[in-house]
Amino acid sequence: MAGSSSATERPGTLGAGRTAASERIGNASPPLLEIRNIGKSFGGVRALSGVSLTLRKGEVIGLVGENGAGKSTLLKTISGNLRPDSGALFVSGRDVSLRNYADANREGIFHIYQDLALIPTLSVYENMLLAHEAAFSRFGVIDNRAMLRHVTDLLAEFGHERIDASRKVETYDLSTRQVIEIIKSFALAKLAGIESPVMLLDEPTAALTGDEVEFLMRLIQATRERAAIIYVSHRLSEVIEISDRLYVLKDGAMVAELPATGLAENRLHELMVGRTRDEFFYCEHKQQEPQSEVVLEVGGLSRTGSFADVAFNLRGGEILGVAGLLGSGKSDLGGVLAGALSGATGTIRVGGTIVPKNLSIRVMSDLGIGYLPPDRRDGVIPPLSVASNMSLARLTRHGEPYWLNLAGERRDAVEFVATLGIKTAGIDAQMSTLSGGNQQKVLLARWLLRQTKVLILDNPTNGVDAGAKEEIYGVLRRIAAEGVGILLVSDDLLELIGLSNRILVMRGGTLVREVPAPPNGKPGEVELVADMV
Ligand SMILES: Nc1ncnc2c1ncn2[C@@H]1O[C@H](COP(=O)(O)OP(=O)(O)OP(=O)(O)O)[C@@H](O)[C@H]1O
Repeated sequence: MAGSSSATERPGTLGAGRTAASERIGNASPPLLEIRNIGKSFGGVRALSGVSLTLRKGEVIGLVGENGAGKSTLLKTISGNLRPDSGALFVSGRDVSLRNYADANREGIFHIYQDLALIPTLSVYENMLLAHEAAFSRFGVIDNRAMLRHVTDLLAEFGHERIDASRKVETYDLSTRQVIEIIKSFALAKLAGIESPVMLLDEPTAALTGDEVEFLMRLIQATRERAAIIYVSHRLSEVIEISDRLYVLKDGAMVAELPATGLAENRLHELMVGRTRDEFFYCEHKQQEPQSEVVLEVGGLSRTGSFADVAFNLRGGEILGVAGLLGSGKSDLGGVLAGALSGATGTIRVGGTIVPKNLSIRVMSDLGIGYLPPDRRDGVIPPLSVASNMSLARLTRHGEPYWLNLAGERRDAVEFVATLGIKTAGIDAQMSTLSGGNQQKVLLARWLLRQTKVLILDNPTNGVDAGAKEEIYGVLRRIAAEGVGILLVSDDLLELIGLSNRILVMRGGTLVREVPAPPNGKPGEVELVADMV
């Protein structure tokens, strides 16, 4: 498995890999973090082999790789959440053995997860100092005021006075919660007497909109001198922009280490995937003409707090894009049409049949509507197998003798694992053992397996690597060619432009424009953005 890439850059061989940050700081002191020859297997699956990496104070290093390459496993090993089978970890030159996450925290290492680990019903300050209240207690009594003061001061130190430390976390949006998570690392490091924390950011922008990404980038820029950061993301342009150096993982082995300055996105893609990107990656080369039959008809659809008076038709074989910023109502529109959100008024017809007032996912899926929600945690059933997770949509279907189809389903599952390049030990492996991106592909396969008339997809390639994106785009084009109507809600404008026949633009809960996107007349990103803001 190891070293299967064509990449020539190897760890340690690149003098040019020294970054501006490390040059500023000099190499006299040992790196803040160094890992040497880390190996980790899960049963027969070799997730990491002989992985080495160094990180200096003031540095941001990007860690990239395809779905299942081992990025999350590596971060979990560095943060004490997994014990490596072999290799060593050094913090400021000291050989340390981390038994758990608390050990890692004491060494100044913090793992900021994709799905943030904050407790929504607790206040900001309680979250930040969770499990460290003892440092603020006298004679066994916790001094909440001292905790509040401590956190308020820290927020001010980072220029985030507007965050009220006494308010519950659930009252803040996702990007503010991310700020809280990052400043929390500094708070806990300070308590442990550590000046510069090591922060592991695992796909921090996966659920953020454009503005929020900008905000996070600014926060990282503002804190980078005081910390050392490992940044994992599938958004290659973003990783190149924010990082000093990049490490590329492929099949559990570190296949390249290179400076980020001047690096072309295509080159990075090639190192990750082992081939250059399809020149038609986002292109409309195989776009179909929609059929004349309308498969979904929406009229005067409104939902308080989400959107108002939305009307459109979707034809068989058509990919209809929906663009809009956070709060535009585009995700809620998808949720309502899939039956996942209640409380809407108006009319919906699926294949000419008027949909009953009380929508539910069950009702809509029986009518032939498939739905991929924006948050994959809403769809994944971790303890069940890959095959069962795929066939779930069939299980819920009325009147189908499920057991009669078992053999066929297993065949289909094997086929989809191959078509979508799903990295798994097999179709009987537990869903929980798959990497995030591969779980997303299983969810997509779930709906492709069913005879759906309409597919509603909300950011279907979130967390999916660039190589797999190409495959998913190919699959979507194929199923559209079979006559399925696809409503594609996405924050990725290039994806929308490349795949869609038409694009609906939503702003502040209203459908403001319909933009035609035929193969020979694609709109530009700028044109869409102008209507979105
Ligand atoms: N608990 C586990 N049990 C079995 N296999 C696992 C477990 N955790 C990870 N793996 C396997 O280890 C490999 C690396 O997975 P990992 O989650 O580290 O990938 P990743 O690079 O983070 O992927 P993604 O970009 O999709 O999140 C995969 O083949 C995965 O299936």
